Amino acid sequence: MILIYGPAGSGKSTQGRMLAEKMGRTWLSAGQLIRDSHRFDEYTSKGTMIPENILVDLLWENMNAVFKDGGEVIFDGQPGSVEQVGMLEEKGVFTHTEFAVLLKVPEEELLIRLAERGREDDNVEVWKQKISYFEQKSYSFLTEMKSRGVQIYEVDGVGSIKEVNQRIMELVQKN
Ligand SMILES: Nc1ncnc2c1ncn2[C@@H]1O[C@H](COP(=O)(O)OP(=O)(O)O)[C@@H](O)[C@H]1O
Repeated sequence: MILIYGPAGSGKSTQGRMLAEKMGRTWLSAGQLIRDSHRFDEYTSKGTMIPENILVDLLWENMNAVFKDGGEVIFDGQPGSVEQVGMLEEKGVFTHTEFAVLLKVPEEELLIRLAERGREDDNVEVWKQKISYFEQKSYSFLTEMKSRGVQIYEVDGVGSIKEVNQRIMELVQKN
């Protein structure tokens, strides 16, 4: 499994979907799973964080269903707490992980992209909260992952969708 992380608007879903298609894998997006399950609507509408143990269960359920079928996964999501890394490891997520990608995009560019996307649950206050949460949490989350043996590559997320995809494909070929 390849994990793709980045703040809201960094292109995780765009890149995840494209990579899955190119590699013949199943694309799983934490954001999409959360929205589809409706279990977390109360949290997402306010932009507050959802209970991570329930989230990790939901993620693992969906990943494991693919693995049991002999499939492979491209996953995209946002970093959570340091404790979430322990929860993911306990489920066995990292034994299935090849490497992780962190998409780097400056805040000004994120806000432009999100304004253009205009998804139903998008609003400026929620985005700003998400971006600031990301800045606070991503470093410790990813450092904790690294300490548990997950290789993390920073990828420049600015440029055309195709250019960013090529940067990720180079990592796939190297690994
Ligand atoms: N490289 C890119 N350049 C410009 N816009 C992009 C790029 N990648 C994605 N987008 C657009 O930015 C918005 C957010 O992308 P999305 O994949 O939904 O991000 P995330 O899943 O990280 O929230 C979408 O409207 C998408 O079409």
